Amino acid sequence: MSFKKDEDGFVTGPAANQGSAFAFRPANAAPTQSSLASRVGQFSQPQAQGLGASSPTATSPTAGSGAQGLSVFGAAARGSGAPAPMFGGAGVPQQGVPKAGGAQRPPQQGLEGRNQPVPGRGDAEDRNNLVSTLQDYEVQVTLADQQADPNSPLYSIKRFQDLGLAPELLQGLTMMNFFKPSKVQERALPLLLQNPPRNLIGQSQSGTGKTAAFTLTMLSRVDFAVDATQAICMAPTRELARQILDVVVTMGKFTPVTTFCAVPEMGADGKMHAPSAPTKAQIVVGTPGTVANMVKYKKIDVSQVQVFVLDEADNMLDAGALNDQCLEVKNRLPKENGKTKAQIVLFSATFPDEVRMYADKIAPEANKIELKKEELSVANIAQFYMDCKDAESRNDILAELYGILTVGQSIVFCDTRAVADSIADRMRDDYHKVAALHGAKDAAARDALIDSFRDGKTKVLITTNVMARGIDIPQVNMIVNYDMPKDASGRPDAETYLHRIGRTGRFGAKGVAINFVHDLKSWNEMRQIERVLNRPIIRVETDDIDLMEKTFNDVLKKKVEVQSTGVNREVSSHAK
Ligand SMILES: Nc1ncnc2c1ncn2[C@@H]1O[C@H](COP(=O)(O)OP(=O)(O)OP(=O)(O)O)[C@@H](O)[C@H]1O
Repeated sequence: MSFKKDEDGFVTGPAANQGSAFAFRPANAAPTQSSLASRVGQFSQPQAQGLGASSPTATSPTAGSGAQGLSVFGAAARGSGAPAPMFGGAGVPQQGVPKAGGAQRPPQQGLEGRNQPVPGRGDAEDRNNLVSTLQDYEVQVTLADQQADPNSPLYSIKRFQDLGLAPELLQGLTMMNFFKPSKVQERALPLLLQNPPRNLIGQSQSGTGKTAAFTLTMLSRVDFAVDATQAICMAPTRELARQILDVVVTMGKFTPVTTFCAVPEMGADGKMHAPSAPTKAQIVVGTPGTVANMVKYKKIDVSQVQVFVLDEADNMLDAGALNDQCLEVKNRLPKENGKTKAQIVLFSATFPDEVRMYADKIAPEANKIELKKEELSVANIAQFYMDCKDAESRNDILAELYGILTVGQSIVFCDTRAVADSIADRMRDDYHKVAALHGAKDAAARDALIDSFRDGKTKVLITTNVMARGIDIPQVNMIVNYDMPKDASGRPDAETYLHRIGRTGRFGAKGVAINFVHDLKSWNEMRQIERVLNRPIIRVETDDIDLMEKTFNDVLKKKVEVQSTGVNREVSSHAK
């Protein structure tokens, strides 16, 4: 098996795409001109600050309740006649749509702009109308329950107002319907905002809100009066970088922050290049190859950078090219007494031991938030496997599953681009509507594919590991591992497995992961991952479609709890 890297160094071949997704309701407030950086000094003594907007505990349906996890519960409960899901920055002005504050998008300069949303999304209609009040209410109650459970990664005893955030940012959070912090937000934010700033290495399960933690940090540290780059955030793929930029823009809506997305753009020669125009945007989010290029050629001046964030840090520090590019940027940041002056922030859901030690070197003397091995799995993702007769019969089972996969939305992961294409072709032969997204497609096609998926127009996405990390599409309620994930040496890869299945079950929503086992090798791969994560992967019969549907729906509707610890005692027919 040959594992490649895309132009930004993402492992296992397929390259990058773009995207953005988070759910919230619009607000019509104009940006303020205040400098949050001037208040950073206060943050070392977190205390309640008046919000001046609606109360974060105002969870009544009409107050605009939590949209997170919405479609997962909603879709399963509503069936195929469900209203279109709400996501993807509803309320954020999209490309070509005028925005309160009248910001203009500069032509052909990457994705730069003052409070600009990520361009390339053509979904300006207000999807909020499509979501009924009742569904919102149901979801909010569910989330509130989880946030009150001390064993949940969403649990917090604090409010955002207690975490030392500026009023403008609290306003942004309220607009996004973030009513309470999650555990990682509660723990990380006071550490991240303390003065003098300290490095942080933060770990928390997938879908628990790490993005908000580092985004609020960047927004808090920027001095809006200074027209220079002050925060750089890097992520392994183009689509993740764009998603993060979307979060920055949305959370910073009530600030005058300027942002830039440093991802490759199409040149006149028809090839992808780093943006050629320089930027002074206060917050730059991008992929390592492009950011490194722009820094090297002085398109980004790093002399005033205060915060340097690596999202999916274990991946960024593990893979060769990505690591080199991250180091290239980091090594150019200003130093004091031989140490990087900027606050270094590393976040991921996984930190394998070997990367952890290296991370300590990249972010010296860091505060740390770590998970124990047994805490790695997200409890609300139910894991199943299906014994497929042979490799070929996986296609038949996938075709049979189609009806179930399209109740909400699904992502099917496989090893290679060629396999992704062939699965998609087979599904289309059966008149199923699916899209294959991988790095062999050109950028415009990839952008269109991910947008269509985010908008719910495509229900099933066949992809490779390019979509495994960070992508946040709350309405995805099923993940299929057509191939079990493997590392660069071809061994079962529990970390990638966690990231893949973490594309569902976002922020407390229920999700289902289905693993295809078709021979002794794939069975052993799955077993090994099951043992490492110590959560049972339960067998589902493949010859009774109604039973399959019932099993998955019962999980999604929370009628059954399948989670516990340990390893499933059944043995696949392939192992007998
Ligand atoms: N405090 C909050 N209240 C409500 N929703 C939240 C809160 N924090 C984050 N969310 C939502 O939870 C979802 C997951 O957040 P995010 O993408 O930051 O997770 P993550 O921890 O970075 O996951 P991953 O490890 O997969 O990258 C997003 O849709 C986000 O909008």
